[in-house]
Amino acid sequence: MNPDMNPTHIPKARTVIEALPWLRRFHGKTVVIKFGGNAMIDDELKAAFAEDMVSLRYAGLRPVVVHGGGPQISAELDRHGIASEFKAGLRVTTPEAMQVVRMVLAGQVQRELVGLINRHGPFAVGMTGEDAHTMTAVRRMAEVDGEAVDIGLVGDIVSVDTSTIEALLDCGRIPVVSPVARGADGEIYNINADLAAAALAGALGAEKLVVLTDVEGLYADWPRSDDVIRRLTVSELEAMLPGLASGMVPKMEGCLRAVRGGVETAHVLDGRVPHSLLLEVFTDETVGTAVVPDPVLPAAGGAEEVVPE
Ligand SMILES: Nc1ncnc2c1ncn2[C@@H]1O[C@H](COP(=O)(O)OP(=O)(O)O)[C@@H](O)[C@H]1O
Ligand SMILES: CC(=O)N[C@@H](CCC(=O)OP(=O)(O)O)C(=O)O
Repeated sequence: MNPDMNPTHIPKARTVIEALPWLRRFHGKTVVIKFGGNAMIDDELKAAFAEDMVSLRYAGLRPVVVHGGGPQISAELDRHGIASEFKAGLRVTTPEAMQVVRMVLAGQVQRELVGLINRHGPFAVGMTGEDAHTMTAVRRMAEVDGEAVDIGLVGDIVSVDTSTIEALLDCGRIPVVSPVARGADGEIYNINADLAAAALAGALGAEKLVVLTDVEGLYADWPRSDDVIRRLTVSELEAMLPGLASGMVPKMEGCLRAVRGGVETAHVLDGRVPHSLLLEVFTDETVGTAVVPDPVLPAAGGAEEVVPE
């Protein structure tokens, strides 16, 4: 052995080798990462997030970022003397509030993330769902106590044209997408970022959807306990969804839609833990909550049958 060799480098080499099965598995695969406004706690965490995106890109994956910004929007609305109100986890959005939503998401949060990623090279390109008609929305209601309630200019994504994002990925860029979309009626809608990320992940045929938030994962009995549910099948999540509390509703609905839409797994991770995303992607460490498809068992006649776990 070279006597000048630094022995502390050996574990680093081992770390790279241990990641080999995951590097092989995910090479060339698209991963959609949703960075929640509540996970953007400080500059260090935002910088660590940018490093993770660039690391994924250098490792041969195709990361697509969808960002949130709920707390940042609420703070700006407050500065304008506009109160924030949420129904079933969705912001009640008046035309006046929509101006602020669009300005904060596309003009502040997205710009900051693009800037942080581009410290490492010419990777990030910011866009919103409006750009090149990438996402088309319809106005949606919120469901409160079984009743549909009007929440203003809030949309749900009904179609995604992936061509612009695919073109960016093909030339090695990292798209950073703000959750704002145009309706077929020409109106501009506020889209919950979890649901925008889920729609994009499904349309892109992504391998994974990863949602970074400010809790360890989905707690079984929130707020009474902090036992994290590690793994949920689609059927199990469907059964839980009506009983979930506000913040988690769009997040878990997004995970459900993504996996139903063909995404292999959807994860809710603690974005306050630096690099938790890399642990999830490149190790067998159990982090956060994973949503997986229902198991498929071969039926007697040879056809496949879906069985709840
Ligand atoms: N079952 C649950 N498990 C974990 N968190 C929950 C649960 N139910 C509600 N929450 C709340 O949801 C919040 C996360 O949602 P949200 O505030 O919208 O985050 P983000 O900005 O990342 O989208 C948590 O901080 C927690 O207060
Ligand atoms: C309709 C709706 O609720 N839109 C969200 C969009 C931002 C978002 O989803 O941000 P987080 O992921 O940080 O919560 C809002 O106005 O707050």
